Amino acid sequence: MNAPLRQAIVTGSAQAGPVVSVSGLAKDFNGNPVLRGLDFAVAAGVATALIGANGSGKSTALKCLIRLVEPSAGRVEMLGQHVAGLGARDLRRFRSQVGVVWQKHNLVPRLSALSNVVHGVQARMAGPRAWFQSLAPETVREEALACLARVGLEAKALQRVDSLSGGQQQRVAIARVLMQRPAIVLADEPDASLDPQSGEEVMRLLSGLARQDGLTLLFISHRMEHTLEFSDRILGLQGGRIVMDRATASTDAAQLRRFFEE
Ligand SMILES: Nc1ncnc2c1ncn2[C@@H]1O[C@H](COP(=O)(O)OP(=O)(O)OP(=O)(O)O)[C@@H](O)[C@H]1O
Repeated sequence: MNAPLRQAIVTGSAQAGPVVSVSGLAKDFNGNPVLRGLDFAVAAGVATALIGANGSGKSTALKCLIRLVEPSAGRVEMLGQHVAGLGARDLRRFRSQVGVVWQKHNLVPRLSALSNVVHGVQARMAGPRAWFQSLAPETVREEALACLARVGLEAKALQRVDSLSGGQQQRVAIARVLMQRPAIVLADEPDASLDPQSGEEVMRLLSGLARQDGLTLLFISHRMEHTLEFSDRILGLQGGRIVMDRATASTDAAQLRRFFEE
């Protein structure tokens, strides 16, 4: 994407409407408020970092977007849908457009990398043909192999996932997300359980692929250098409220430090 267009999107002056629009989002657990009314919108193609101290509500906010956690109040519109109003089947269809990369990857350890990536097709295809690469149609296997190639793991396609390194496993998880052909990718500290070098490689890969494909990326980060390097925009959460919302280009390390020091 060219720089002026990216900047226009970041500042909200581009034509495209938001892919995520959140207003008054609140969540309490057993009467304890965790999110106290979040308002933000994310435009298509923008990489947004969600930052904040431990317990500030980052994961809860991410999960509320796709109703893995049910919000207590507020409105979430995503990909043109009012998420709270979706019935079970529409919610499944909606979630299939949202790729999620977790801190722990949720792969099936005893299956091959390729079978795990084939699973990403489940939104389009049900049953055993979406479960085992050997039963999947050739076109699906080819697409899964291409996704593995994009994360640099084509040569490991038939290797069991539990024989791969942590960084390689996270790359398989990213390939599975690509297989979903998502419109938006949410990532909850995808680098957190990796050593610094593998963590950086994973973040670089994820952000590069999102850019190449024009995907909207919303990621939680605990590393200031990743926040500055891989985001276009930064949302800072404190005590369940957004207290900072800035384009990354106009943010300096001093402004960010308090979110990482607490
Ligand atoms: N299912 C739950 N039931 C009760 N309390 C919860 C639940 N999930 C989260 N919380 C609480 O909500 C608060 C925010 O948690 P959350 O995981 O969203 O924070 P976070 O900013 O992602 O933290 P971290 O950086 O440590 O991952 C915490 O106090 C946590 O204990």
